[in-house]
Amino acid sequence: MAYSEDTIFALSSGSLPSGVAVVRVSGPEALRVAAALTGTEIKARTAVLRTIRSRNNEVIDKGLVLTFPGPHSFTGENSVEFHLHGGRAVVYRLLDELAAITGLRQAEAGEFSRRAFENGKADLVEMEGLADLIAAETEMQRRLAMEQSFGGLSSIYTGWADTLTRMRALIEAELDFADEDDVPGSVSDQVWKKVVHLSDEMNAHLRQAGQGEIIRNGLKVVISGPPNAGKSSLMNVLAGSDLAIVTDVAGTTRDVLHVDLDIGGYLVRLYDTAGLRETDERVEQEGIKRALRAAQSADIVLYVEEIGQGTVLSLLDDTKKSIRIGNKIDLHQDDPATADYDLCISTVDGTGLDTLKQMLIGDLEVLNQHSGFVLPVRARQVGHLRAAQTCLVEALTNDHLGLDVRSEFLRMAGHELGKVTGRVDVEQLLDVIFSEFCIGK
Ligand SMILES: Nc1nc2c(ncn2[C@@H]2O[C@H](COP(=O)(O)OP(=O)(O)OP(=O)(O)O)[C@@H](O)[C@H]2O)c(=O)[nH]1
Ligand SMILES: [K+]
Ligand SMILES: [Mg+2]
Repeated sequence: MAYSEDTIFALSSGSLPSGVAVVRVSGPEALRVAAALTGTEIKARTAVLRTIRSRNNEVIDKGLVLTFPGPHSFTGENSVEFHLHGGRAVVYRLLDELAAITGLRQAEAGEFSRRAFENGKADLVEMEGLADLIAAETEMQRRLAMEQSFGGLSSIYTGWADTLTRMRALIEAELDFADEDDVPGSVSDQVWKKVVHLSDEMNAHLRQAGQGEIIRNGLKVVISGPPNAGKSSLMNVLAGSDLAIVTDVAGTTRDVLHVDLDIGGYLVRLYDTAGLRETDERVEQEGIKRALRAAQSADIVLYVEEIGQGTVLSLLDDTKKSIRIGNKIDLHQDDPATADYDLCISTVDGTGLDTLKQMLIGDLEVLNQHSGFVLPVRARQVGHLRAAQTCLVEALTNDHLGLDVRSEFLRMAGHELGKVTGRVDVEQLLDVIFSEFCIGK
């Protein structure tokens, strides 16, 4: 492909300065570049310490050089890594040198990964997982990304696509040899039983899409409730930092405040909002409008009141998943109103805060035990999976139609699954299977 005629290079490690910086080169010229800059041939896949020189023999740096002849490299092409001292001037000196060599150019964003995909080193799901792995900030994001990037998720989708192909092969056989005695009539019964099973499995998988999204993008938690309930105090104590202004003046918070937390390895995106009440004060009115909007877009609302001091719960959209919290338990130990709440806490002495954290991530933890982290994550993946599932339902429910039509729905489902991984080579597989099927016939 014309695309890979260029040899590309880029700084692949993080921002400078750093202890070590890795400059990666990939493409047809890569091995020649390594030899030219080090003045030696370099043994494949072996770290060797070399003086790296410009073409007019100035020393650029001394560092490790590794070569990976294709296809045994990340991109599948000939590749080289230069491990330099991570100073800005050092790295830019090498990058300038590389840019000056004919046939070499700076890589575009994602170009190494794109080449890896095009050379069959990884499929789209694995590539998306790799991007997520690099972006992962919490333990659960990391685990989710690993299932994608190391092929766990892909193997499910390719397994499903293979099953569909096999089912179609059986249907084809039944159609072709319907008049003969040696293909049992029950073949298509077996096929539809399998397809029902597959459809159920896909449904169960799709039901977890929301959870995958929450782990990846964070659980949006909005603190709401009347003024002076201690909402900002709760935000501060959960964040372990004095982010929000806390005073005993009702109506202290106006703007929506936000902090990202790592709770039990999950990303929780926490928002503090203005206290809800009737008011003529224009700035406060605007704050309350924003507070209600934030609550509407939450995954979970932490509805906070001071125990027994009146409620504004009716102002909130009650279809929302919420945890009703009674705050200032330190002042209201024996108040019978404590029974009105899902949980009583004190932001002053810390009562109930661990329980609250457990409640927040409780649903996600349950999920995690059932299915590990093999979850659909991105809207792109979910879209194709839903389309595939719809095709299966069409094939199953239209049993008044001919086998050929129903088989076509199975083909379309397989095609959608192929789009998830970017490997739409189902047809080829069908050829193979079907030719095997006919041997000895
Ligand atoms: N005793 C006690 N006081 C608390 C507790 N939590 C908050 N407070 C106090 O309650 C008052 C109001 O706290 P804030 O955190 O500002 O309340 P808020 O809900 O954010 O108030 P607005 O932003 O005005 O809506 C402050 O004086 C806090 O010190 C608690 O658990 N116990
Ligand atoms: K306040
Ligand atoms: Mg506040």
